[in-house]
Amino acid sequence: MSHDPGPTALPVAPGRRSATVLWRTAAAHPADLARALATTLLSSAGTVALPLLLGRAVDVVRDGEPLTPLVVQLSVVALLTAVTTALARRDAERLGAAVAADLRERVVDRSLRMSPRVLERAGSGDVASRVTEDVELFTASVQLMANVLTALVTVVLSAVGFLSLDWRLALAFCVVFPVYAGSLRWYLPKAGPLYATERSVAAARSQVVLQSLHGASTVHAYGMADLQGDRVEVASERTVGASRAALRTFARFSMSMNGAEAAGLSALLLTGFWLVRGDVVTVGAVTAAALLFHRLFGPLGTLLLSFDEVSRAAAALNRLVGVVDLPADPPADPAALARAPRERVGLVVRGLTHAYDERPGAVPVLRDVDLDVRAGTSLAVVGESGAGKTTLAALVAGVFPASAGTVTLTGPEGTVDLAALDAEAVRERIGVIAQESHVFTGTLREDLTLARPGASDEKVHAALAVVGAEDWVAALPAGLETRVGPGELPLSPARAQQLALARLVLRDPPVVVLDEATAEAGSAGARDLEEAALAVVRGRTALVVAHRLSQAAVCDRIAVMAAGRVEEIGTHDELLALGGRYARLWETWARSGQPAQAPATAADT
Ligand SMILES: Nc1ncnc2c1ncn2[C@@H]1O[C@H](COP(=O)(O)OP(=O)(O)OP(=O)(O)O)[C@@H](O)[C@H]1O
Repeated sequence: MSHDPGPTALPVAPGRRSATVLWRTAAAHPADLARALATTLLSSAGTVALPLLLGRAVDVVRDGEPLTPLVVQLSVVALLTAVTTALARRDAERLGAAVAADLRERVVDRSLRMSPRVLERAGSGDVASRVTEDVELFTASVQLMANVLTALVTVVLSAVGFLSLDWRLALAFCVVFPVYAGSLRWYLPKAGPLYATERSVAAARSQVVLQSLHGASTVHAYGMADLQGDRVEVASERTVGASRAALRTFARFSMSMNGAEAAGLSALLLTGFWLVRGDVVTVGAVTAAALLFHRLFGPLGTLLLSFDEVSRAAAALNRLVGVVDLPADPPADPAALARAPRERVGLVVRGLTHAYDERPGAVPVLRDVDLDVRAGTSLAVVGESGAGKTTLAALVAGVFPASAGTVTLTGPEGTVDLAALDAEAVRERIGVIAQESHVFTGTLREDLTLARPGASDEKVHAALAVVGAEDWVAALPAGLETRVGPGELPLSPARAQQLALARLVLRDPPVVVLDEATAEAGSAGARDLEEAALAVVRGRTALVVAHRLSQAAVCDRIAVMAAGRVEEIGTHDELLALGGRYARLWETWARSGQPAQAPATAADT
């Protein structure tokens, strides 16, 4: 999209596109759709047929013809109409629920697959509100839409009914529309703000009441009961005032609708009177027209009163279709996939530059970074906060593409630019631990085997052993079957990270990118996590963002970053000998009494 990427840069589909998607989604349930359309049509046809038959009855009585056949007809049509109306409601709701469920699934699915770049630009708030509020709003309006559909079909069939009687009667009926349109134009601009005010003053009143209840002891202690009572009273009066204003406006709108109905019925009866006098139509036809019109009050009212809600549901639908229509990430280029190494993968980074802000002139947070990480070796990245370490890690892991530069995977099978691979191919080769490790609600086994569905117990226990989590997992009430995550057994951030590391062991990628795997733990926990991370890194190609220098010191090489550039690179000993930024960092670290690990272990890794 060419416009300025704001915080809500996720697209909103135009109405026509949403209508197409809605229709196609409904058409994907052909049986439900056919049943809903058939029963709606039959029920509306019955609704229109009954007044026409009653009109005929008037003529039959006037002409002194036998009434019995017509009574039988009327009874059958009335019965069928009652049955089909009930069926139509049920079928339309069923279809609506199926369509809403389909859309909900597609929106959630698309959101979960959304590329981090799109998510980054849109802001997670916009995505979350679409997946929750918009989906709920649309789903909640299913019943309303079913009613609107029935009302629409009834209005159209009634128009046909009028025409079948006499075109002049149909014309008289049309008098109602300009009056309706005028009322709507008056009401709609007022309704929105009035209801918004009503909701906001009601929220303010709840706030005051809740405050008074929560702070009851303070209210008593300071004798504030009267004062607080006055506040509640004022807030309540405002709510009553706002509700009255909204109700008054609605009452006027209802009156104007009644006025429209009165005008329409009068026009119809006058025209009918004139036509009967001229012997153009029968009394029965005019009776039928009047009854038909009377039956239309309900459907027309539904259409008018739901205008507001339908437009809100349509706005929600446009936002949902905007998400559904997001272009999918292109699949991996097959030639690139064939060359992509699977084992003993090395990393070559050239000219890597990145700016989160894509507008011209924006200062990049990463500039011209060149790195080589040979297969099976580890590179630590250190530097002050904001130096660009996390950005570098994300780009190397293929979380999102860089503004410029390349990340190449090298190996015996060949070399491949990371950008030519799709998300799945990247995931197979590069495992990532980001700053926050999420524990999903479910059993510990489910949480671990997300990385490798169907992994055997031996494999799971072996992975836990590698990251040193076996003991505490064994001590849990139900071992691997213990339910963990939000709402279940809470796990400390350090344990959550150990689980993330165990997942990585289970997945077993040749390259790992660890970003602050130890940052969340206290110093004792940090050492345990450092050991766990070290165990995961061993034998793999690794990029480790290290906040604790002890973690950097045990890596094969260290890159020191400042202001988006790599300032120094070398082994721990080389960098100390250099006496530059790393040497100063190390000195401060050692002086602060941190239990720095013997750099000699670097060689062992
Ligand atoms: N999503 C983002 N959108 C815009 N700017 C960002 C984003 N993420 C990071 N930045 C900015 O990019 C710069 C580098 O951030 P980055 O997180 O890569 O540094 P870091 O060295 O990992 O810092 P820390 O150690 O604090 O995590 C910072 O100025 C940061 O404010």
